[in-house]
Amino acid sequence: MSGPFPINFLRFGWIDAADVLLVTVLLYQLYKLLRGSVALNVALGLISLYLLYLVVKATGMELLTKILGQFMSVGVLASIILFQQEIRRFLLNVGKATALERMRGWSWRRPSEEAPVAVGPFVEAAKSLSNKLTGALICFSQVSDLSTFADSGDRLDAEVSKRLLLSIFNKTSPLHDGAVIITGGRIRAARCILPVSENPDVPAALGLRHRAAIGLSEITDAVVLVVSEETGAMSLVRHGVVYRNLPTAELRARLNEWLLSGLATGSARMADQPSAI
Ligand SMILES: Nc1ncnc2c1ncn2[C@@H]1O[C@H](COP(=O)(O)OP(=O)(O)OP(=O)(O)O)[C@@H](O)[C@H]1O
Repeated sequence: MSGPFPINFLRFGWIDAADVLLVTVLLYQLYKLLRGSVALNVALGLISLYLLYLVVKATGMELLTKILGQFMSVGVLASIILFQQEIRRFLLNVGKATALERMRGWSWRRPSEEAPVAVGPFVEAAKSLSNKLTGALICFSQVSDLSTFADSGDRLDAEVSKRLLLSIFNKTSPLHDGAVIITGGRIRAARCILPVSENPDVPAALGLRHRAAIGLSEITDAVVLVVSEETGAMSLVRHGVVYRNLPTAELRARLNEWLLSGLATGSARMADQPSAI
């Protein structure tokens, strides 16, 4: 310990203050990351067990200390397995926050991703699909690499056009099932399989298509456009948040804002749109 603030028997210095502050920030970030998911309950369970372990150890209950100690020793490995998705999301957020990432436009950004995305064809196609009650799932890649998901479908590498998007999602098309992935302003792949969200707070009214959109946005920074087959509602999903039932103008504005700004920032769980989860 160092520094000039003696609190009775404790000496509390700048380093200790910084230490406490950093731990607080870390715990708050962890809470924000886990909030609304089952992982929060699991984390609380693990923390309770750890506190119990500290208490029994301090009181000298040897048998219980040994049993809990065994549990704690595999705890780190178990946590990594249990929190795979959250850890990935956390690291993605840390990566996005770095100065290097903010400068990505000048340096190591892939050339194919430099092309700005013209949102017009997507908005027009979504409107048309919505009117015909045809479902659609379109993922716009940002910084996260979506190639794993693109590889699960059929590679296209085609220029974006309203007509092509309508053809892909036409119910009789062999490509209509699954998601389309857009990278660098081109249609990279169709029929892609996305990870389905396990968030228990997703309203039951949302089907697998929306759950898949949420799932992808939870582990990557992709923006996902969904057209519901049931209601024709157009929604956008970003950072695990669904912005449901968007009118055309708002869909266009949000896509423009999020895609043309390059980096979708922030990770708020609450959306400023009615019906968001
Ligand atoms: N994991 C997934 N990855 C990609 N696409 C998916 C996935 N799960 C479902 N889909 C797409 O969603 C389509 C419809 O799924 P489902 O019938 O469960 O949803 P729905 O009830 O119509 O959903 P919604 O109301 O969300 O449109 C599937 O045919 C498929 O094209």
